[in-house]
Amino acid sequence: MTLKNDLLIRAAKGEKVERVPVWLMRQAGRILPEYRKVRNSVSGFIELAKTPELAAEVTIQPVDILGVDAAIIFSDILVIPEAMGLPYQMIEKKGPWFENTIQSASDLSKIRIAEPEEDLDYVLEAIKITKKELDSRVPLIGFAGAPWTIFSYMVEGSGSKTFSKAKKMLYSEPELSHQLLDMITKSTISYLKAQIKAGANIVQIFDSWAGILSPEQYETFGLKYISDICDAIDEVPVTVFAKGAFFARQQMGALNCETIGLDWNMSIAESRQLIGDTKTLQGNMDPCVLYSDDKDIEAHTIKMLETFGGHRHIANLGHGVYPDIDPGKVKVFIETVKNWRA
Ligand SMILES: Cc1c2[nH]c(c1CCC(=O)O)Cc1[nH]c(c(CCC(=O)O)c1C)Cc1[nH]c(c(CCC(=O)O)c1C)Cc1[nH]c(c(C)c1CCC(=O)O)C2
Repeated sequence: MTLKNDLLIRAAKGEKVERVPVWLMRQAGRILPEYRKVRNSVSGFIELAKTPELAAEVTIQPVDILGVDAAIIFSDILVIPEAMGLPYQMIEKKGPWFENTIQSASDLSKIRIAEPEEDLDYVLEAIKITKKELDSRVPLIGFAGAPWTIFSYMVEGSGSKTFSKAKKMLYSEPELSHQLLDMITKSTISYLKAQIKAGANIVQIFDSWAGILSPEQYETFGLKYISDICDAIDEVPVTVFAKGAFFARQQMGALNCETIGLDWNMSIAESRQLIGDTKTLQGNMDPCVLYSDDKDIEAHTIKMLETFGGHRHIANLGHGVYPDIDPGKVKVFIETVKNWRA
């Protein structure tokens, strides 16, 4: 089935587009009252994510309500630790929590490489239903966490300001760390391939905690595994978003991927220079601009679009949209992008 709106895919591949495509990281499940309604009909996030019909419904809501140029499948990066043998809970107002974590070789021996067709069949089913209901209106984005970010949660057992337990393991037990990262990488590659087989048109790797590593650690424990994933995926375009990894932009330019996500700390011109002309750049407006009035949102959005220049650009925020942002403000951002021409 050919896509009716394939702007995102063409922009990712560096082909000519009539206008810049736009979507928002975390567009599903954060800001829409329509989402809250569905979410309140079940026990919580995990039940929602594991009910494919409902996951498909909330995946499509931003396409219908906000008018974005892509849907992103409603799930979480933490489904991989669960599929490997570490189940999680989402605690209201606190975030993810794991009862068991990885601290030693003995812990590592108790987990396995995920088998997506078995362990993550609910995500694959949600993708299939979403594709059917989207009816090729826009592309569907599949995703996974980057190995380092997943490792952080598996070692730490919850969110953290510093992720110092996870970093400690990199310094004190490099070999064990590599073994775990390798298992996560293998799980992630088969998971992304399964998402593509089920219908994902493009995939994004989220390295949310990239920015807390030193450049040397990031090269050894972060980028290496992202690079392995990029090399393994050749079916669809790949986007790498490494939050805070300003120090690694030049190396990211050499990854076997189509698009690099920028956060709002990264200067657009400098990023283009460091990454080179062979990648599409995605981003990167500060999510907090969306707390401003409409006129200022428009001005900031246009300035961002002009700086990227309208070619090899996918408009987005520099990180996920915050939960208390008014959907009306998000619409101003989206409409401004859609009305702008280079
Ligand atoms: C680090 C990370 C996580 N999850 C994710 C990341 C990477 C992106 C980033 O850096 O923000 C990615 C993610 N999580 C979720 C999606 C679905 C699609 C989308 O909305 O874009 C995506 C793409 C759903 C979710 N993931 C989560 C919810 C809220 C759960 C609930 O309803 O209680 C949703 C809809 C929970 C979650 N999941 C995670 C945390 C820290 C939390 C708690 C804080 C929060 O709400 O974001 C881990």
